Amino acid sequence: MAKVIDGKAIADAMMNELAVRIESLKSDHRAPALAVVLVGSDAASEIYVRNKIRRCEQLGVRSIEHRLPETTQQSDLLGIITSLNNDEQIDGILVQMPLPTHIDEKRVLNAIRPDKDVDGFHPVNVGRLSLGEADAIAPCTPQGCVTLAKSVLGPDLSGKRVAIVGRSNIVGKPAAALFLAENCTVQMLHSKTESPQQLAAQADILVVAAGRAHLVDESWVKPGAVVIDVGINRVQQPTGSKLLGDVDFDSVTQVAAAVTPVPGGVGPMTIAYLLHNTFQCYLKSVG
Ligand SMILES: NC(=O)C1=CN([C@@H]2O[C@H](COP(=O)(O)OP(=O)(O)OC[C@H]3O[C@@H](n4cnc5c(N)ncnc54)[C@H](OP(=O)(O)O)[C@@H]3O)[C@@H](O)[C@H]2O)C=CC1
Ligand SMILES: Nc1nc(=O)c2c([nH]1)NC[C@@H]1CN(c3ccc(C(=O)N[C@@H](CCC(=O)O)C(=O)O)cc3)C=[N+]21
Repeated sequence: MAKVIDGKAIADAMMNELAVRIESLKSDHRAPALAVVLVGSDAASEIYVRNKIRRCEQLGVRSIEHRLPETTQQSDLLGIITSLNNDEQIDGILVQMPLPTHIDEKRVLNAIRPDKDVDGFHPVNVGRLSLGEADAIAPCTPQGCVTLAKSVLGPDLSGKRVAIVGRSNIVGKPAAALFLAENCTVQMLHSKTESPQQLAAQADILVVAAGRAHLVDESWVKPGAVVIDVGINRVQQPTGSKLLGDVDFDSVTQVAAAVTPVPGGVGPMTIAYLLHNTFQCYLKSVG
């Protein structure tokens, strides 16, 4: 049976450290502030926003939410981003993805000030990460994946073979950049990949971000591998709705050395790195 990686506990420890640092700056500076913009409703985004608000409260970070209807015009959304950009009291801006189809995601991401882009999705930050520059704001979920892998394998991931299922701009691609920066050998798998199971089964670290409930079973996993499940799929069951990962946990646990659960794995780490990135932006802002 594989070890279950406790993302919740690792995130809690990170947050406790951050809370101490925030508290120590409180007497001399304003509190850090994070703004979230949610257009329409998306199950995974709702969960994210709810947990983000809770963490902000725990840490003494000011949390600002803009919940806009599905029918919001792009120009109105851009107007809100401009006012958040210009507000010197705000350190981080996060616009929930996906956006409704009538809104141009690229225009929106481009509009966020790179130094407030706590998601790390602005082309400037994507470029900095891809160039391996130290001051890049790196996306939260991929940072969480690296930290979870290190919690099992230790701080040096050099030479590890990493397979990533999914090539989205928000998870798969930045995860590849971060594992490459850790000197791993990285392979990307996606919906057009032939025999993905066979390729995945060569990996020491398997990261799954496909958005398909229970896509990955033990046939994808090398014995002794570390499996990181990013998927958040809300499925309806007779007993109510339930969160399922992209990994069939009961199957994979038979062969892997360690697996992240859903919930309680990558999700809490994403929130932890969101607060971490916000704090970094805050430090730059208050000097
Ligand atoms: N826990 C967390 O903190 C977070 C969780 N998530 C969750 O992670 C999942 C992925 O999110 P996101 O990256 O935005 O998803 P996207 O839908 O943007 O991308 C999915 C990717 O998976 C690939 N894919 C789909 N089906 C298969 C398949 N059968 N075999 C191989 N590859 C496949 C797609 O390939 P192609 O490009 O060819 O279409 C695509 O690259 C979702 O469940 C999301 O809710 C997301 C962000 C944070
Ligand atoms: N611009 C943008 N950035 C994102 O990072 C982003 C996004 N848009 N859109 C939606 C996805 C999804 N996502 C989640 C983050 C945390 C949990 C999370 O807290 N999960 C808990 C859930 C526990 C629970 O409350 O049930 C867990 O897995 O344990 C879930 C999902 C971030 N995303």
